[in-house]
Amino acid sequence: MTKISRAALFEALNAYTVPGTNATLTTLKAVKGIDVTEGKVTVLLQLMEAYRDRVAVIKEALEGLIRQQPGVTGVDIEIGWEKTAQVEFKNLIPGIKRCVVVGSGKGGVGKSTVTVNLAIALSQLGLKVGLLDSDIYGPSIPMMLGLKDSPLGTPDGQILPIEKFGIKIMSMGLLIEEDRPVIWRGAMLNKALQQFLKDVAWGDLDVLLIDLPPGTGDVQLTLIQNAQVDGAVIVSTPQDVAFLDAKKAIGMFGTVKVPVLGIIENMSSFICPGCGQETQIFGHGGVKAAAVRMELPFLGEVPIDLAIREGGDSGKPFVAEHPQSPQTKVFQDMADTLKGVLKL
Ligand SMILES: Nc1ncnc2c1ncn2[C@@H]1O[C@H](COP(=O)(O)OP(=O)(O)OP(=O)(O)O)[C@@H](O)[C@H]1O
Repeated sequence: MTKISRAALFEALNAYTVPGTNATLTTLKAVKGIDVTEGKVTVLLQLMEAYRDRVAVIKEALEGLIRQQPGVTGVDIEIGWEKTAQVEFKNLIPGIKRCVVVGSGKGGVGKSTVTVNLAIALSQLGLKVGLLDSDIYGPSIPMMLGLKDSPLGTPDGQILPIEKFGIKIMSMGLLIEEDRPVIWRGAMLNKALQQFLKDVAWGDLDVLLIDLPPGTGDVQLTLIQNAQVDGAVIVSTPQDVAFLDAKKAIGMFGTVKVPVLGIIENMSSFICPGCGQETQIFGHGGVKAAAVRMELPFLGEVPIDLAIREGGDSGKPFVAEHPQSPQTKVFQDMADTLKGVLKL
């Protein structure tokens, strides 16, 4: 008798994407157990109530996947239903018309660089823009915007965001000492973040961009659950590994029902400032192709540019310093698209 491989079954099931979402069974941690008794495979799944409407399709697809494994003679799929209401959503930052989170699956892809320049491009369209840096472990926004002073408080105990380059900015980096690593964990971290969201006096804003820490962990989920997020923008480099991580972020947003408003390819290609020749250092176009495959909107490609890096390092963001350059046009076009999508 052929021995059925449980590992192969796990792999096949986990890769399955729930119809109508970008979430695989891995992202949902849905496969709770697999039992193989002779040729009969029993799978125990835990799915959210919200997916009950497509149970027949899911069962049929999974049964098909299982039957592809050699030696399978029978299949039984048992599903436990999880109430989505377990996740409580609150809005701790009222008074803001639209809230957009900017995420990436992986660090160092230029998420903060893109967020800063996009925020300034949005303000150049006449919008009132706020930028919240929620990366408590490595806040880089204060450096990118040349912010040095601690923010001021209001008489009723709130913190005033700092205004520069036409936008309002707040970062954990402005509140914690530079050489003191943050060591909050679990419940303490959750509380600190919620307090942070509540404490900033943003005033009236058309749009708040939240620069999320890289990855798909607790901080990201806490933020999403405590602000009324209208959508997410995802930044990735063209490398395959970076995009695989971006897919995890897309899955996470799918699970918490935050629509992906657009994907941005950063460090897309390098245009030599001397000869004008274009070089594809990390490849090019892969993110757009993947976005098309996943039926997600693609926002644009930002080239690798020495001046963009220098702008970040010197606290003078590129879009503010070079309003007429072609690279700025890339950010302005993305801002224009976002403005339309957000109906602002
Ligand atoms: N398009 C670009 N051209 C040139 N340099 C870039 C570009 N985008 C980002 N960089 C540089 O890459 C480095 C990483 O960028 P950044 O800090 O924005 O990434 P990140 O994804 O926010 O990282 P982390 O998530 O770890 O905070 C910085 O030195 C930045 O100046």
